[in-house]
Amino acid sequence: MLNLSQNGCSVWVASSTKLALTPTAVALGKFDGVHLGHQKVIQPVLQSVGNEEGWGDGEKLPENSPQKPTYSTVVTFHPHPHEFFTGQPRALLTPLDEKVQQLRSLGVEQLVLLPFDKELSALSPEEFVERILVQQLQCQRISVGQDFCFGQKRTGTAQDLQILAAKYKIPVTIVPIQTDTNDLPANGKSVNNTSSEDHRISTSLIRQTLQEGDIQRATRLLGRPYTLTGLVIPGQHLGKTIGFPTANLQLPKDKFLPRQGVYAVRVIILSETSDTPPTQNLGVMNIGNRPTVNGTDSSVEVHLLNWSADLYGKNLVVQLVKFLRPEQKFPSLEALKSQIQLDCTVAREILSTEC
Ligand SMILES: Cc1cc2nc3c(=O)[nH]c(=O)nc-3n(C[C@H](O)[C@H](O)[C@H](O)COP(=O)(O)O)c2cc1C
Ligand SMILES: Nc1ncnc2c1ncn2[C@@H]1O[C@H](COP(=O)(O)OP(=O)(O)O)[C@@H](O)[C@H]1O
Repeated sequence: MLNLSQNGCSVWVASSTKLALTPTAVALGKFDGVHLGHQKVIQPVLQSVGNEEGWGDGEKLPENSPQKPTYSTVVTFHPHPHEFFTGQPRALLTPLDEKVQQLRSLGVEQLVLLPFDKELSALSPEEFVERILVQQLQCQRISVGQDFCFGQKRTGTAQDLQILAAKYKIPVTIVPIQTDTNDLPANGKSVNNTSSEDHRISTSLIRQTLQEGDIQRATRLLGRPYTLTGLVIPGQHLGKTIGFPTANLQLPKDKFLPRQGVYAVRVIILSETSDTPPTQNLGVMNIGNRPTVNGTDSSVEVHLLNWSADLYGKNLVVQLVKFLRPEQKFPSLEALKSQIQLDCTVAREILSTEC
């Protein structure tokens, strides 16, 4: 169990239901990405915090209500069920630390990690509700997305959850599927013969969008920029020799990487102490194998446009703004240098207009 705290706010992270703070108002799901759809699912459990903000749709709890204040809680599976079934680790849009940061910024008080194992995957929908939600988490309210499935072989639906929870007088909010409305014409039906189902905001759509380098769309679906957060580690020290020093980022092993190539980015240099604010900068980033210098492994490196000091050992948050071009093998370092110069000019222009 860990308690991640910054600026006085914290998220209680419980690695099992036994360590959870109770009673709870629970949003259930995998929530990889904490995208706009996820945020809608989490919203109803935030409203129940302390009972002051209203209960559900603006409704207030009666003053003499016997219900105690609940902890706004996200309950998720960790590791990801995909890993349990395939034995393969899955790259995530929001690895655990990043997920905690995102939940914290939404106002979630607690994250409960359910270890997805044989025992949990064998629970029937009835057992899941009774043991996990009622007995262990003392759940007072539940919110799920319309396509939520649970219990053995994912046999329980959101409607089943509503029926099962009603036996314990627990209200369940079923949040409708959110779509990327920017994509849809006024009738909301189809674009190029695609149905609104294809525009459903989902983790897999965001992964696909990032793989295609469509960063503006990913930003829209997430409700914020896609970010890469990591520690600056030494590289081969070639950057300085060509006039473009690059901070090499060490990312969490399970972080999902977007399309290889060059990006215009915004960079936040995190401060080591809480009393100094983080520094903002603009930059160009390359994700790739650096074929021009016969690089072998994949690296993520960022050149800051207005910076000349040391960055080793610092933590950077890189916000992706726009994909500029694929990585190329240049005939010489001179040619690479000219191209990076051009990348910086293009990025400056983009970053001065994009908010
Ligand atoms: C904006 C930008 C664009 C880049 N584009 C390419 C590229 O197209 N091809 C390539 O081989 N390397 C590219 N690189 C990577 C450089 O080869 C790398 O920064 C250089 O080798 C220095 O790396 P080092 O300081 O980690 O040793 C790019 C780097 C940056 C910052
Ligand atoms: N504008 C800048 N952008 C990125 N890093 C910079 C910048 N100015 C100075 N640095 C420093 O230079 C280092 C990168 O220099 P470089 O020669 O590319 O070495 P390395 O191969 O270790 O990344 C960064 O880690 C940082 O400490």
